[in-house]
Amino acid sequence: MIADLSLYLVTDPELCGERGVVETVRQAVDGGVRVVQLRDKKATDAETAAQLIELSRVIDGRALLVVNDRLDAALAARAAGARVDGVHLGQGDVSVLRARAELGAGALIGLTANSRAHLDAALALPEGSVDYLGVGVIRPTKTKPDHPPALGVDGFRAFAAASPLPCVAIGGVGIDDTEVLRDAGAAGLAVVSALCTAPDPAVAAAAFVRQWRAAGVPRVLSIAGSDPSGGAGVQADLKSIAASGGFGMAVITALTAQNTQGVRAVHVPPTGFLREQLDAISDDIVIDAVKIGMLANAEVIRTVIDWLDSVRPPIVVVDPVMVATSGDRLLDAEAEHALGELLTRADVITPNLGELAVLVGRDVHGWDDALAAGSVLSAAVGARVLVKGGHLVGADAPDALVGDGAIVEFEGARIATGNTHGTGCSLSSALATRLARGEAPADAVAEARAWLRESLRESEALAVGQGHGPISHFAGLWARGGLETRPTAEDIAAEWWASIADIRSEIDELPFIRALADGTLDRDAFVFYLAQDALYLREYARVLAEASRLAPTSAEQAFWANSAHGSIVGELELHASWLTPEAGVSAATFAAEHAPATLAYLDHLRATAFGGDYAELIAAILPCFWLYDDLGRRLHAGEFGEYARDPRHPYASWLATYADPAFEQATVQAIAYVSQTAATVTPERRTIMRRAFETAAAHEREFFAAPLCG
Ligand SMILES: Cc1ncc(COP(=O)(O)OP(=O)(O)O)c(N)n1
Ligand SMILES: Cc1ncsc1CCOP(=O)(O)O
Ligand SMILES: [Mg+2]
Repeated sequence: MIADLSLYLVTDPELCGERGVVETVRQAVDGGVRVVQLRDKKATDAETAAQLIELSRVIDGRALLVVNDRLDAALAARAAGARVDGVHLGQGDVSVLRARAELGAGALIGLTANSRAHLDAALALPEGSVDYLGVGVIRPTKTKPDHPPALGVDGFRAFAAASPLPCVAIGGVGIDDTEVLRDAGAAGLAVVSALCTAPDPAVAAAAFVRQWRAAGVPRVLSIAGSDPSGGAGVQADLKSIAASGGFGMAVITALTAQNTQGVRAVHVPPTGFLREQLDAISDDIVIDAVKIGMLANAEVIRTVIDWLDSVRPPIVVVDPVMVATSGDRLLDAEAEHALGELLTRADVITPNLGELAVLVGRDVHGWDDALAAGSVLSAAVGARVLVKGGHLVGADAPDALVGDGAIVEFEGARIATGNTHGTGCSLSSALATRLARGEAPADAVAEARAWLRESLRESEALAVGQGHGPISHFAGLWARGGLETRPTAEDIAAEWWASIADIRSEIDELPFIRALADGTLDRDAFVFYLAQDALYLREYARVLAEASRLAPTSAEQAFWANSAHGSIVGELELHASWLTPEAGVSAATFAAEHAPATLAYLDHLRATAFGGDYAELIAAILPCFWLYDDLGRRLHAGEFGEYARDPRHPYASWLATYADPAFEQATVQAIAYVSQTAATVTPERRTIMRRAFETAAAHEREFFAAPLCG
């Protein structure tokens, strides 16, 4: 089995303080820790074995339990009946091969590694010797005073990229590192102080888990029957999972021959093969959530229960398929009993009203009674119950999430459509996926419901079958242009640059640029240009400041604010360098009125700036970076004649400004922010951005043309 290493607690008796290691572990596991490593450098082997026995009892199979360094203590605890899943070894501890031989093939064995040599040595071991590497430290930490030099996130990223073994990041890891370390290839985060010193380890662990889930694409397994018509069963589940942002997998419990008009036949393959399917997934893939649908009979249910108990997926949503819309019972009495046992393994159960009635053993009359029945069921099985009002009669179709002593109701008018085939399967899969993405239960229900309602409303467009048709799982995506291939940021930058090729050529040919390059530019024209540039820069700074205000990330906010600062500094420098008796430029010249070209350009920038659309604004801002940088570098490279590189050139200092490497770097960054933003917006908004960019580029051309034409 592949282990879920996502949140890995390493214990420290001193940091756990008065609360103690056992209580800290209990709470952290309640919060979602998936691996616990008992690490106590001072304890004897006998003390360590005793602690392992106690921890094994407290953890009760909800997380894996490993011990740091002490193979013999692990063996002693196992001999006493404790569930100890493995060991974590350092480079100087007992050998991995001995640990594997003593603990067996199913044990979880980790090895500390922080250099290329460690990685190569681990890879030279026979395959299957090591399950994961503990890689760090990410940053200096007091918890391990003798730690090796810090790798930083980039060092970790490079290590993880070179390692075919899963890498757990350790050392100075806090909750704010979750996203960046997952992105850097971490299979999990190993933390000591962030959990051991937390006032409430359950809350702290849950926060880590939420962040971790939000940072990745959840791997969601549907265990259900097949509906060849594609509207229900695993087919619907896979579509719902994908539409909700997950990666779907499917293990088939039963094959049905059905269409939108009804079920014609059911074939249940041998349960041995069902288990083979389940093991094939869990041996290889970390499962973030399981959604369970049609289970056919008691033997199938027991097979699924056994597998769940061995794997313990972090999220289990059960749609207890047992009563058809027609009211017919789909499971026999033995299977209904086994299903009751399965429900105690669930986090959320999504019965329809008929199923709810069977599960509480009485009729359910109306919505209030359904809520009461949901509370009874929730308390009986220890799971939340999504009570669904779809089978109520009347204009309303409410739902409610019941559990944990609360009832959260979701209102909604019934959607007038006969295309209800597979709604239950679809909703429960979407819910499982959203929970696996780290959404809080009530939010996940609200989002899954909103998606389902849109998919129901748009179902008429599908025209699938003569009976109760399917919902339109991807209606929302299609409506938002999801069929378009999304271009990369690099594609966009290349395409936009090409789209202003004519403008760039026209700028190159302007008399102003040619005369500027060969030094023949009339001084009055140059001074006119500088005065307009100063007027321009003052306003451009304000526009950049607005981009900073609207920026979605602090990095972008800082970048545009810095650019605004640079623009003002540029304006002040123009005054300081040229408003001198030697330069012969008078204050009156610099106090000039805006020329029409300057005004038109600024109007365009101000209109985008104060329209409040960040994406459009930064697209309009970009040509001033990009065209100047390009022109400055080409002038400096001698593309317009060697004289432009000559220090005796009358405008040499101006020419140097735009060939400045810092300006080049800022331009690269500006292009990256704009094109990355353009890559994430809808095609319609990307077109608006591109128009703003092209318009600004045309204004640049007019701005350069003005000194000799206007
Ligand atoms: C996941 C993980 N990685 C590294 C360590 C470090 O173990 P420790 O015994 O403190 O040090 P070495 O023996 O590896 O030098 C760990 N405990 N867990
Ligand atoms: C055991 C260990 N191994 C490498 S760093 C470390 C301690 C990490 O502790 P913390 O999460 O408090 O920085
Ligand atoms: Mg060690």
